[in-house]
Amino acid sequence: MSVRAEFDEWAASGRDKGMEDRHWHTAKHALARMPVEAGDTVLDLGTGSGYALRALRERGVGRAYGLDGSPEMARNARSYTDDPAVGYVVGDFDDLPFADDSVDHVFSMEAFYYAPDPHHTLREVARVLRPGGTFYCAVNYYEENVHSHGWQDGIGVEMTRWDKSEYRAAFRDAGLHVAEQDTIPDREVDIPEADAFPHEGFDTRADMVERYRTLGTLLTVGVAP
Ligand SMILES: C[S@@+](CC[C@H](N)C(=O)[O-])C[C@H]1O[C@@H](n2cnc3c(N)ncnc32)[C@H](O)[C@@H]1O
Repeated sequence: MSVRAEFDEWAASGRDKGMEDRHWHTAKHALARMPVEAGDTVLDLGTGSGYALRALRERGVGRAYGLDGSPEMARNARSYTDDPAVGYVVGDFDDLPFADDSVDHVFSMEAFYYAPDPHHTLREVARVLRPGGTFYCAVNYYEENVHSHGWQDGIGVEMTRWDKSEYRAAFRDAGLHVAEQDTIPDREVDIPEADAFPHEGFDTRADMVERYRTLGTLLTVGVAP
């Protein structure tokens, strides 16, 4: 299934807002670490509802672009803001529609692993970033998160599951320095008492605690030389 077919359906059924609510628990911590300055140009890869850019605008960034392969996601994102400095564009991770050295910082939450060729996408990110620019890449689907391994079965788009060291190596292969790698726990998701399980696909409370409170979101930060 194409990205467009899969995620247009998610957008039409309101899952863009559901993702925003859930992803915000850890995305906000990744966003808070980004060294954005007033007037910077930022890009959000796989923007979904576009919440990351609305948050970064509150910190004074100049231009904010959200790229998404799903026209319906981009249409929804546009409808959530009337800020003229924020633009949502339809495009693919394979071919970023930005000039070389034109973007100060790139963010991506729960989207990078859908790239058809993630190594090529990293080279694209390195190409569009200005020297000293950063890529904050956050994912919940990664090898060490054993609770994510079944996710591919429920989705029609091919997903890449790297471990932490594969992320670091791929960033370096693309010419980015790895400034930081960390996991961000989700301390906000509601985890019910043990007798409520199975719950949300978890057999036991311990599994859900491990998934959210211990493993959380993997953040890899690259810096363009
Ligand atoms: C799981 S959603 C995450 C959305 C948002 N970043 C969030 O945190 O809620 C992944 C998004 O990436 C987009 N996407 C997936 N593959 C893509 C590709 N190859 N090119 C552009 N966008 C893509 C999807 O359309 C979808 O909106």
